[in-house]
Amino acid sequence: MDYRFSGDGLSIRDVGMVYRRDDQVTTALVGCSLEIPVGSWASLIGASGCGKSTLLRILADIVAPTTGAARVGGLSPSEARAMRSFALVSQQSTMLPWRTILANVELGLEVAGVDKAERRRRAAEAIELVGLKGFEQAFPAELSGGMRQRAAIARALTLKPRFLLMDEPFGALDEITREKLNFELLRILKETAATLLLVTHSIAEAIILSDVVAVMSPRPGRISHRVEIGFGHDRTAAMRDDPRFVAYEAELRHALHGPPTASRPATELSFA
Ligand SMILES: Nc1ncnc2c1ncn2[C@@H]1O[C@H](COP(=O)(O)OP(=O)(O)OP(=O)(O)O)[C@@H](O)[C@H]1O
Repeated sequence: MDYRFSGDGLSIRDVGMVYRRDDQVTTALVGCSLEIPVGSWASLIGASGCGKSTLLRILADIVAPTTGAARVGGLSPSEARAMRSFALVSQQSTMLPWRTILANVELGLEVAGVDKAERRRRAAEAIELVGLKGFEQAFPAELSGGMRQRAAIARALTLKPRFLLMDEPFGALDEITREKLNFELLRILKETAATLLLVTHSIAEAIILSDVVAVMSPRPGRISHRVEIGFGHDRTAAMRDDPRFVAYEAELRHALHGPPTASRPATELSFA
């Protein structure tokens, strides 16, 4: 089928994904479509196993969809990878333990063949952007989990990607560090004008970091709801106290779990 794509953002059209391993067949995604305009921020939320990571991995050219197609900045995922248009940051972003933070952050540039002076300059800039200045010579084991994730984000930013694909980047962090990094990420997104697609299990994180939250139904995953978050791009921690924030939270819980019942008030619902 010929898929005609408009726009230069992230685009998923009618994507289906069937995994086959030995004689086990898993239908992970059916008929998923999503458009994320350039410069906007989107999140994917949904129950465990509904295919969020699979969608991200399709855009990142790690797996190919069984049906449908994806575009990153108007290019196929493999073309976009060759152009280094996107960067992927995941929960367990690996740092090489024998390299300093500076050397780890430089890694992507090194692989891309960027010369040493330019590597140093861009790595130092990214390290400053994520608030790790002063820790250039530290080794990963000497940093906290939050600082290592900042370093992973810095490494992703050195290649100046137009698209940031983030798979639960703060999932392993405590609540306080996580919220702090949410707002640091907002600042970075504004400074770099990157387009974001974030996979998260946290409804609050999705609201804080998104213009639109796409809710996926349980496996086989499809996009069941889209909730537009009307906060604009000037966001502060005070947004959590805004009545609209509470309303978005309720709407997203409802989309995930159905209406609250007397025995399961909305405030006690959680999802994983
Ligand atoms: N490489 C693979 N081979 C076979 N099945 C897979 C593979 N990767 C994912 N799956 C299956 O596809 C479905 C979707 O997985 P995926 O990791 O995309 O979901 P997810 O929503 O990101 O889950 P979680 O929130 O738990 O990370 C799951 O049933 C999973 O077991």
